[in-house]
Amino acid sequence: MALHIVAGIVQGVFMLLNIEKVQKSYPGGRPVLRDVSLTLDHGQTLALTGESGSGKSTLLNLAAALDSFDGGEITLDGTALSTLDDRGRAALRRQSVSLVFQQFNLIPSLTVAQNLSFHARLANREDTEWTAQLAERLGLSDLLARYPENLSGGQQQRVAIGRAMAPRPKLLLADEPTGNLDETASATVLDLMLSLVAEAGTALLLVTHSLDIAARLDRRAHLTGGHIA
Ligand SMILES: Nc1ncnc2c1ncn2[C@@H]1O[C@H](COP(=O)(O)OP(=O)(O)OP(=O)(O)O)[C@@H](O)[C@H]1O
Repeated sequence: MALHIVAGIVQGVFMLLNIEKVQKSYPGGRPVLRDVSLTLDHGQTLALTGESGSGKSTLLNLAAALDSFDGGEITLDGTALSTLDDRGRAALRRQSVSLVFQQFNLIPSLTVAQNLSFHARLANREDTEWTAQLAERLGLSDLLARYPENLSGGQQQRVAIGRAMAPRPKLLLADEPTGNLDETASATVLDLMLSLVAEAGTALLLVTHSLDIAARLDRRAHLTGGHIA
């Protein structure tokens, strides 16, 4: 018992993300997550696979402190999410987490340059040198004055990755980030994302249907029947 508690504390404190026996149902629905446990260490990359509807996006949203869960606990960067109210969750997100989605979700009224620095500014963590490096690395230097509607899908996703990495988050959560891209753009985006998280020491939890993509990450977890297989 004592050993179990010590192990739990050690995991809770030192693991960046500790998901323990989490349960989640939506109103009127069957349980989506029945008993999900998963840990992610600082700087580690983990691919989350599973059938359509198995709850991958649900789990990602919980890890991002975007939604509440019914049982179990999620500890992110040393903070138990069940103890936070909406404001606390928003503050923790700003401080530690960035998200990248399949639908790039850029702000249409802002230029590429403004989109790139938007989250870092909100988090009060703007580092103009790092943002310029990101633009360069992501091949966006010549596109900074453009608006998202004038970019290809691959370019938009590169902006979204730059925006996500600009605050140097501890955790990057990516939900099918290459799902809307052709093979070439997809390979470029994945390569860039993996090299940037490695450089920044950011941990990555990436939802994907692709076993090839999953094979590129440090670890793999498969969600099925409300559990991690
Ligand atoms: N906001 C919601 N309200 C009610 N049910 C929801 C909601 N979001 C998701 N669900 C349901 O929860 C289940 C899991 O959905 P989720 O999007 O997490 O799965 P997924 O594994 O990410 O699927 P996909 O691979 O198709 O994106 C599905 O049955 C879905 O219909």
